Amino acid sequence: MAAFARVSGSVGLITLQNPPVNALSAAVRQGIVDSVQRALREPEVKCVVICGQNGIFCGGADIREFSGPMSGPPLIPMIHSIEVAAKPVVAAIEGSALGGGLEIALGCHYRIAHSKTRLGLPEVTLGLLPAAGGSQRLPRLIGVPAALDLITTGRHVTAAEALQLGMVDQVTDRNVTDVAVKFALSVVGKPLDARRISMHSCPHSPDLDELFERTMQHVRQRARGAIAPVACVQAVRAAATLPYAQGMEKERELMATLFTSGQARALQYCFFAQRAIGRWSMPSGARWDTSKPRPVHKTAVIGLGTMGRGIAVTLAQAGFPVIAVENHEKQLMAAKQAISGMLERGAKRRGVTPVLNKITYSRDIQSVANADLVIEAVFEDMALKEKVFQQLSAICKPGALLCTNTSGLNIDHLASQVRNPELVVGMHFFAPAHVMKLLEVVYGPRSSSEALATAMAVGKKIGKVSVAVGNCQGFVGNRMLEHYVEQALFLLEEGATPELVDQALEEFGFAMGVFRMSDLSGLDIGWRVRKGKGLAVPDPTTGQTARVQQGRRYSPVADLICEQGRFGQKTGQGWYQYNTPGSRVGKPDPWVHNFLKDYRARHGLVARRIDHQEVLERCLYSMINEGFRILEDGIAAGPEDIDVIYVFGYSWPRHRGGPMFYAHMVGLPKVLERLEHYHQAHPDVPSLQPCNLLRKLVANGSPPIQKWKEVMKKINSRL
Ligand SMILES: CCC/C=C/C(=O)SCCNC(=O)CCNC(=O)[C@H](O)C(C)(C)COP(=O)([O-])OP(=O)([O-])OC[C@H]1O[C@@H](n2cnc3c(N)ncnc32)[C@H](O)[C@@H]1OP(=O)([O-])[O-]
Repeated sequence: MAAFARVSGSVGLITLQNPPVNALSAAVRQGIVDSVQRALREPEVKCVVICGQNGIFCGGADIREFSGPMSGPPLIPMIHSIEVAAKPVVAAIEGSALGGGLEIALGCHYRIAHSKTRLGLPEVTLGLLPAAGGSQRLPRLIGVPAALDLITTGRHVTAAEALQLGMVDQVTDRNVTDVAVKFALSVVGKPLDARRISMHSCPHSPDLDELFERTMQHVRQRARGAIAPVACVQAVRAAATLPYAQGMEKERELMATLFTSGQARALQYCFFAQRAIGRWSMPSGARWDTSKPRPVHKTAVIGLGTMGRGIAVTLAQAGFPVIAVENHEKQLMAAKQAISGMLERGAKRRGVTPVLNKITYSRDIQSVANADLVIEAVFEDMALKEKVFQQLSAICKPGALLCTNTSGLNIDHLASQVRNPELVVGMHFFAPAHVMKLLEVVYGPRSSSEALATAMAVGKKIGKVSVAVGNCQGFVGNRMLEHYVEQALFLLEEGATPELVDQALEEFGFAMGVFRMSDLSGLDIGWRVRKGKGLAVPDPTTGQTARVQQGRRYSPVADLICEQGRFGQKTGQGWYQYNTPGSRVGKPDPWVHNFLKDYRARHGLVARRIDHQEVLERCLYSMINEGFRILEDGIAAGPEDIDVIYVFGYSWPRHRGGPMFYAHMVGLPKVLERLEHYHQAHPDVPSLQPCNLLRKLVANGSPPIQKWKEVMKKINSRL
């Protein structure tokens, strides 16, 4: 709702009240309409101030209302009634003014912001555009180039930047409502037409056509099939070229298309999923709201390879003192230099002082004795990690949290090496650790809820999107990825080329297809893992690598490529060829095509035509099937956890919501039917066999994704 009060004799104060972010629900909109009418009706009221309660102006339209039928007064006429009011209306902005919240402020005649406020039109991140006049008013106020930037990226700006851009009239460190009330009184009686943004025309910018073309090209490239950024450019173009009323009509048309699109549903699902993962629970029943994190003051990182360096930088940038340990002098010196460079570059980008003194370097593992949290990031080798954990157990102070950055080794086994296994958890960062947002926090059967709560709290403090997951081979992300990669290799055996597979995946929205991606990260990494698992082994009798391993179909194609020393970009050859080692632009490689031809001939395989649909179905559905198994096993608490992991750690296109949301959009019966079809064709590939939970969900009428947990609970309670 919105409260109305008369203050300082003649100021009508309208306060938006809808905790926690004063979102514009139907009740709030009704409250604003009623309050504005009252303010205009009462002769004692000479001017109006609009503010929000609890230190936040407004977080925008109530996103929860988008999934149902709309009721209550619409935003556009409401904002119009503010703009045409004959009494001056001032927005007193603090906390956040986002989306519809900023659009209300743009309808006001003046805007005063607290210095700590953030403002923006983030609708594009929800698959929408600022369709309450924002796409038409903002360019008129701050010019087309700046408005295009803000509207197509959804980026939030600080109050200082907003002032510089001309979005607000004043910034204050004092109580913003008090300042706005005084200001409103000072402008009573002044003409208002010049303050009504819709009456302006867009400030003239040179080369507008070229700017729109360039921006359109840029957003198409960046958005990879997302439609909202494209619509945002079109809406701003309408503001620049059409009178306000026609621009509003264009804004309405574009919004109508976006509003009902699957992409908007996917992006809004992501918004809530990202928040839902913070409410974690463990199979023991321990939960986020009943488990207390331990205090963490000092941290330590063991092993300063690529991952360790990135982790140390992340911790230091978040304000933690870090003891960085590497036992080889040369490596330590190299790491120190690299870390300092990363901190300096990061600080320059953010306009702050680099926190070089937060990190203490040491060759001696004993120096971590006082740390409250230690993250082990040594080479991915169980024997080595066992030794580190045994040492840590003897050295660290009681109660210290011992974490491993393993990307798939057994956390429980590592926990068995220490005195207090309940204090061991996985903190699986993604490379580069100081850039990638995702953190899988892995609890083992013996991890305490306090340990998990502590790792989740640290994850939040260092700015990571942290997802709590159970312990299993590959955890959630890599466990699913294995099936995706496996299908891609099988498709090569059956007739596809790396570029065909990649093209299908890139058209779907991935920034890089599976082969381009493995060329970038290095083929040797997976090869080493497969050798460790006993998969990549040549047959001693024929010298050939077998196509069946451990009782199921196995493709040795990637191993054979590695045997040629083709490790991807770093060697100048992998699935593609590169002009020079280290070059990033790969071309299709006739050597690979011939190799695949020979390989098929050697194994009696007949190439067939494979289309994009089959690539997507085989690669994505097998991975989704594994996602259902993960849910069945209780490794992830819900589909949101899996989807957030894929969006933030594996470049899954956000406008497709994540793999589990995608399955829900495609329809579970269809996913089941296609998996059955492919499993029949490839009975030696267990990952194509539809899992129980998927069958159960379909048998239960394929409930919407928000209700899957109910079916999961039923299955688990019967176990
Ligand atoms: C014609 C249409 C034109 C207009 C379109 C729009 O305006 S589109 C909208 C454009 N606006 C945006 O895109 C802004 C979206 N919001 C944000 O960016 C941030 O919430 C924040 C910066 C406002 C506050 O950050 P913070 O870290 O302090 O807090 P937090 O993020 O943890 O959220 C706390 C709780 O509030 C909930 N909730 C939040 N916003 C909304 C909402 N609009 N609605 C409903 N709920 C919302 C959130 O789910 C969470 O609930 P939970 O999990 O506790 O049940």
